[in-house]
Amino acid sequence: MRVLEKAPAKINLSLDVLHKREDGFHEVKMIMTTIDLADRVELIELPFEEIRIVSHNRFVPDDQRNLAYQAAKLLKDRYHIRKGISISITKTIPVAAGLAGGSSDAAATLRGLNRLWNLGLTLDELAALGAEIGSDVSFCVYGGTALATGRGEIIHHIDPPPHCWVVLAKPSIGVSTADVYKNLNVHAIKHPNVEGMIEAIKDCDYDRICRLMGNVLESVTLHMHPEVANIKDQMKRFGADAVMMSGSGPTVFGLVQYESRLPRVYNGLRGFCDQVFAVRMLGERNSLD
Ligand SMILES: C[C@](O)(CO)[C@H](O)COP(=O)(O)OP(=O)(O)OC[C@H]1O[C@@H](n2ccc(N)nc2=O)[C@H](O)[C@@H]1O
Ligand SMILES: Nc1ncnc2c1ncn2[C@@H]1O[C@H](COP(=O)(O)OP(=O)(O)OP(=O)(O)O)[C@@H](O)[C@H]1O
Repeated sequence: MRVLEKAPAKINLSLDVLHKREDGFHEVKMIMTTIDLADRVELIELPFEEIRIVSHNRFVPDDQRNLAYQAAKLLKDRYHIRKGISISITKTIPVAAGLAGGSSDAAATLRGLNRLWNLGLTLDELAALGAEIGSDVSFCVYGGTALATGRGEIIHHIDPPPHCWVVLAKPSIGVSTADVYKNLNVHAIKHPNVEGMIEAIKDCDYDRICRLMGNVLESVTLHMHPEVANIKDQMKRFGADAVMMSGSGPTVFGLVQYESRLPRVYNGLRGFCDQVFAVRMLGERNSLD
């Protein structure tokens, strides 16, 4: 038996940090949405008890460090599954990019194994398991658009934003999420208007969404990697309506409302970055079938 799952990337339209918690994590308030840039996760039963990761990307670990491996291990242990599984990951999402690639692979593995092993778990149950793997995994289990609170694992679904294009540019550096949070000065944060963003999305007000975008981690990563600021400037210059870094970076995304404006932004960025994508937002949430 084999099962295929799509594992889409996320962007953060708004990312606020409220304070640092006793457990070392940061209390966040952020709007996340999935985009049509996805890895492919293929799950194939093995005749012996082993979790095997197959990936041809040299930046992706093929052992217990892989978040998809951790997802399979968690389900196997929790539900006493005595079966082996091969997890084949075809990466399209850049690695260590602020796009939750690894988290989405883990979420896809949870959804796929739920089907393959007939576990009968709901998306809510899978999202709760996902939170044990990483803060972004719960959102990735559902996909769609959501307000995420807590350390990112408490998900409140909201309406999808109006259709638009997203241009992504990833400079050839990887960023450690832990380092970015560590270097954030929580006492000097200029908080974005997350509630306003929820209202703007609800009203399908594209211009207001563009105006209200904000990410408090941006200044930290920009300070560590000034080339990210340069990519932001170029993306604005080539005509994106609004430009921001996603998550802890270093990927920069720009929103473009009209398809006719897309080639200029996309082609302009290709001169600066190896990895440039033009995709649509994915409004729909995942279902279990
Ligand atoms: C930047 C975002 O991607 C925005 O969506 C997330 O907040 C990060 O989510 P993630 O990569 O799944 O993060 P995790 O794997 O849970 O944590 C990685 C590290 O980031 C830091 N971390 C993460 C989430 C959070 N709310 N506070 C934190 O301080 C912690 O040092 C943690 O050890
Ligand atoms: N399935 C996976 N795909 C990519 N990287 C993975 C995977 N599993 C574990 N990793 C490890 O996780 C690190 C971060 O990769 P990932 O692509 O998930 O980062 P990210 O997009 O910045 O995540 P986030 O936005 O959730 O902070 C990589 O350097 C890699 O070593």
